[in-house]
Amino acid sequence: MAHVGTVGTADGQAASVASLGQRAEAYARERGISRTTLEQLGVVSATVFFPELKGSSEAIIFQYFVGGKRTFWKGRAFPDKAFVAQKGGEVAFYNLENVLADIPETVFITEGEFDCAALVEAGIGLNQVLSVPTGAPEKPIPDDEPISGYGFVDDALRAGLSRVKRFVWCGDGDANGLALRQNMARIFGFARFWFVDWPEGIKDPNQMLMTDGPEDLRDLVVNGCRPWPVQGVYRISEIPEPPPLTLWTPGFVEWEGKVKLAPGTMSVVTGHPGHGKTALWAQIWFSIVRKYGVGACMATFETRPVPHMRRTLRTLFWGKLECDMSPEEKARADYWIDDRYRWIIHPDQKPTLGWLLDMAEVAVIRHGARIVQIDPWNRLESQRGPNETETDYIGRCLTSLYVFAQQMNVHVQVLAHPSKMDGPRKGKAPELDDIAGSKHWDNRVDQGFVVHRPKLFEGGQRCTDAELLYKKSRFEELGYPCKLLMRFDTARRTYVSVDYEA
Ligand SMILES: Nc1ncnc2c1ncn2[C@@H]1O[C@H](COP(=O)(O)OP(=O)(O)OP(=O)(O)O)[C@@H](O)[C@H]1O
Repeated sequence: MAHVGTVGTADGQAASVASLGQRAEAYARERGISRTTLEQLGVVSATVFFPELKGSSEAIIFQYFVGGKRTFWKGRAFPDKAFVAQKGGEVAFYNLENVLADIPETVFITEGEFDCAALVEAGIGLNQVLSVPTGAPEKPIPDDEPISGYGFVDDALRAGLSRVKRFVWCGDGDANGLALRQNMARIFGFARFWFVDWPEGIKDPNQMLMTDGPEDLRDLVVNGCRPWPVQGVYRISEIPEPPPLTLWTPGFVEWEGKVKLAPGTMSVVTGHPGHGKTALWAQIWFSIVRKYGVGACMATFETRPVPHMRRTLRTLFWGKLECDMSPEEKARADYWIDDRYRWIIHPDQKPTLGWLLDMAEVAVIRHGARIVQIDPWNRLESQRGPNETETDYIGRCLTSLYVFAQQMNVHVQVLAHPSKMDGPRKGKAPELDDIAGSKHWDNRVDQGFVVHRPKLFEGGQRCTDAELLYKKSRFEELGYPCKLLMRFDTARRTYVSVDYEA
């Protein structure tokens, strides 16, 4: 590599270039940088004309090489501070040739040649340091504008720098330096971009070398550098601890801990028509509303709130049939129901999911609802896009419902019909993936239930045996899949557990 020659000054005058003179060496030493480091980097000294100083001065000359030939140089006057650069030279990263010759895993990039030298002085490999050749901008390029003005970076990436796995930005800590860092992070790509935050009062590697010494500088850039933050990818330690799930027990002591429900989650219930989905879940939610003092928001499109749901709730409230209640008892039950329940009714009976979620939000925020039930799913008007399959549409709806459940911290429950089951499966309990329209019913929900009556009649008599099949539980806090045997007590119009009588 040719380290000696002549340099032309910015105004075109030639200056003689020696190897590193003693005064230049002494000046660099004051900055903590040894002759060895400077020689490794091909730094020389010369007397150069500095327009800024209106005269010649001794200078440290940083030479830029390509293929062993100097293509550009920059001079730093000393003892007075001034800079000059070769006119018309090829602008590239400083020390690029040494880096490209080796393509190390990690490259440290500084905002000045002296900072590059400081890193080499601190023990970073000569093949691992680069400096940008140009000054820093005042502001970063806005995120929505394309990056321009950094052709030298693109050239270097194309020449092989793109094979480096990690770039550690060691630029200045001032406002311009941070703007340059922002631009560089975008050019190099966030995934490979790391950075160093300088300690209080330090702005660049050379200053840190002088104040803290080479070991501390090396330790900071090698061990203290941090990955450029990328929103969306976290370490487990960076994720805030969520509060534990609030758990509700569904009101059947015989179920012990097998089934729990929670706000912030979503469930689906299916079962053949008339098998008791609405009735059983009305009882379960009633029990939770009463025990935990929470509100419920019901969109029961096929079961009229008045008189049917009111009758069910009055019955559950008093544990006896409506016909046996006094007007005062009915009024007391209604007062309680009015306090805890809100009913979603569309003026034209054409509810869409978007409309329903708007109403549910009001019920949650104004009235303290923690349970939102949609019964049944197929009564919502479809808002399927022209090129959207039914499966995709349902997947999209379930995502909105899930986000709603989480953001509002409510339990969202959807009651959905299975598609028709003919042949040998006729009359058998459906599975979650039998729910009409989409496989997402099974995989997008936290809990999946089937309400099933094995026989509706026997010997001309109504059979009241029913099963709650707990098919899916995403979290163990919510219990585990199991079969719960029930009987509908027609005298009291309530379900009782028959796993064992408590
Ligand atoms: N195990 C049972 N034994 C006898 N009758 C029952 C049983 N479960 C529910 N019923 C009664 O059957 C009727 C229908 O029940 P429900 O509306 O809850 O069924 P569903 O599964 O929600 O039906 P759909 O899908 O048609 O809405 C109600 O009158 C209810 O009281």
